[in-house]
Amino acid sequence: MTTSAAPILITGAGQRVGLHCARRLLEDGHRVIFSYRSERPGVQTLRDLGATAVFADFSSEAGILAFISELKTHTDCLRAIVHNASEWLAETPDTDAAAFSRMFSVHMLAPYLINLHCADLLQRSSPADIVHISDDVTRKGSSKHIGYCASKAGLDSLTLSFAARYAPAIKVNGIAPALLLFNPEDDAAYRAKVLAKSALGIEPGCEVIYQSLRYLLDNPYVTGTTLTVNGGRHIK
Ligand SMILES: NC(=O)C1=CN([C@@H]2O[C@H](COP(=O)(O)OP(=O)(O)OC[C@H]3O[C@@H](n4cnc5c(N)ncnc54)[C@H](OP(=O)(O)O)[C@@H]3O)[C@@H](O)[C@H]2O)C=CC1
Ligand SMILES: Nc1nc2c(c(=O)[nH]1)N=C([C@H](O)[C@@H](O)CO)CN2
Repeated sequence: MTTSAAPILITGAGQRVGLHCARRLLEDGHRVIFSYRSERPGVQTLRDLGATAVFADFSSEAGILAFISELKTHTDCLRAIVHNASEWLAETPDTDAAAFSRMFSVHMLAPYLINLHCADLLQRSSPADIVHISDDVTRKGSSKHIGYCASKAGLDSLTLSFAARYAPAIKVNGIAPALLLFNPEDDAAYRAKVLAKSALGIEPGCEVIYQSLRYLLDNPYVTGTTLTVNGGRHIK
């Protein structure tokens, strides 16, 4: 198995979808650089598989710019950037601006600044891709995750704008999942309620995102597109 030269950057890969996609990219022969915020077992797993771990806290501009500087000490080129890092915060009775600011920062400011400051690394690779992991919920809004949904909708807008700005050298696309993976604290009633929202009614797991990412990386004629991966939630 040959390892392709320019690495792929994936953010928030210490667990769940990001960890799965990072492992699959390594299996497919890519070099991987990934960001993590907390030291989790998955971070060490990826290090042991040869990936490069770079700490990142995307909750502030300073943290984002510090990550970019550290990233550039590890590579001067990138095959792709996958913006996966995310916080899913619901409104609570004492919700203030802090939660909204954190989700704006991780879902919009980090992709915005990383895309602007790392375009030169992508331009040294051909093909080159940016992939934003969004959420199907932006289709209609969310009464319980208002700030989350708004920040993901802003990410969808970044997909369109950066696709226009960077064509033809860099393709820019999104993936908009609905339920992929429950969280451990999700009880049976919640799980049943969420599964009933889609036509296919399954918890698909992480591989459906890697399949979508693979399609975008391999297809030379797709840009400015967001792939819906939602089990048919929109036709239910
Ligand atoms: N899981 C699902 O069912 C769905 C997921 N999605 C989207 O798919 C993607 C992957 O989902 P999932 O794997 O569940 O994501 P997670 O909730 O597991 O978050 C991924 C990682 O993001 C990191 N992260 C969060 N905030 C910050 C920050 N401020 N700075 C740096 N890193 C941060 C976390 O790091 P740390 O571990 O260190 O805290 C975490 O490991 C996300 O973009 C999500 O919004 C969309 C729809 C459904
Ligand atoms: N960063 C995250 N975003 C989202 C998560 C998650 O666990 N982390 N989970 C969901 C839900 O699965 C939702 O799609 C179910 O209705 C959404 N976003």
